[in-house]
Amino acid sequence: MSSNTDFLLAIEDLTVSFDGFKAIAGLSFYMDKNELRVVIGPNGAGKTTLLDLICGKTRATEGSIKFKGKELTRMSEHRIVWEGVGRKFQNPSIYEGLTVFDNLEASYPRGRGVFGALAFKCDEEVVERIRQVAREIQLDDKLEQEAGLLSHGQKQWLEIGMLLIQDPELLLLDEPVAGMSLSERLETAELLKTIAKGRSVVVIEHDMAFVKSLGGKVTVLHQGKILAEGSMEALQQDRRVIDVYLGH
Ligand SMILES: Nc1ncnc2c1ncn2[C@@H]1O[C@H](COP(=O)(O)OP(=O)(O)OP(=O)(O)O)[C@@H](O)[C@H]1O
Repeated sequence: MSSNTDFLLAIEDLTVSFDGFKAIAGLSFYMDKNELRVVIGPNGAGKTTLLDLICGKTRATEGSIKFKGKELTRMSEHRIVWEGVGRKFQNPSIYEGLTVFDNLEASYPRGRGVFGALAFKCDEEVVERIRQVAREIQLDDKLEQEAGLLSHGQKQWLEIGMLLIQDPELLLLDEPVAGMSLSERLETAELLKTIAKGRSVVVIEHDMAFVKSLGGKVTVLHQGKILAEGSMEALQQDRRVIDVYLGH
């Protein structure tokens, strides 16, 4: 058997109980480097809880989460970010009153210590990095615009950009296209495919057309466990997946 350090992320026998109710129930889940993975499943299946466990927002009752071979279950949320895990929640949390540039600048990783933070200057290197990320999220012509004036989709991209600027190796995205127009969804699918060329991405999603357009491996969660895994095309033929989710 290969060691689980071969995976970027190796989750084994993970369980979390809320007053005796197991939202995640003995789940094992593995991801490779530069993999784009979508997690689907019915309401209450445990998808958001899984992301909460990976980023340290919720603590596991049992089991292990190894990221690049390091155990995350006892690490602080801050440390997990520092190790290279970025998390985007459902609602964008950008600074509406600041410009796009200032939002990205505020997320640029500063010196690790107090002195690093004090000595921080918005120099050429930072500006170049901000421009690079802005191009990736297609907001390079909006750098001086107030973030509050962006469309809903653009706000979601800005928040993704605020994570990208920290250069995470694993990006966790909870329903990134909720509330987006069709054209914004198509653009987001392209954006996520590009992002996943240099890092791994986990996307929770309910929009099956969007999931299909991403094209990666899909994991189906049900009652805190993995029900099935594979391509969306294969899962659409899977009786168990149709019964608990796709057929509804
Ligand atoms: N902090 C908590 N305390 C108690 N129960 C919780 C807590 N967090 C989640 N749960 C329960 O765990 C179950 C899984 O919730 P979770 O939000 O992870 O599901 P989900 O698959 O993301 O669903 P949805 O698609 O509706 O977002 C639900 O029954 C939920 O009520």
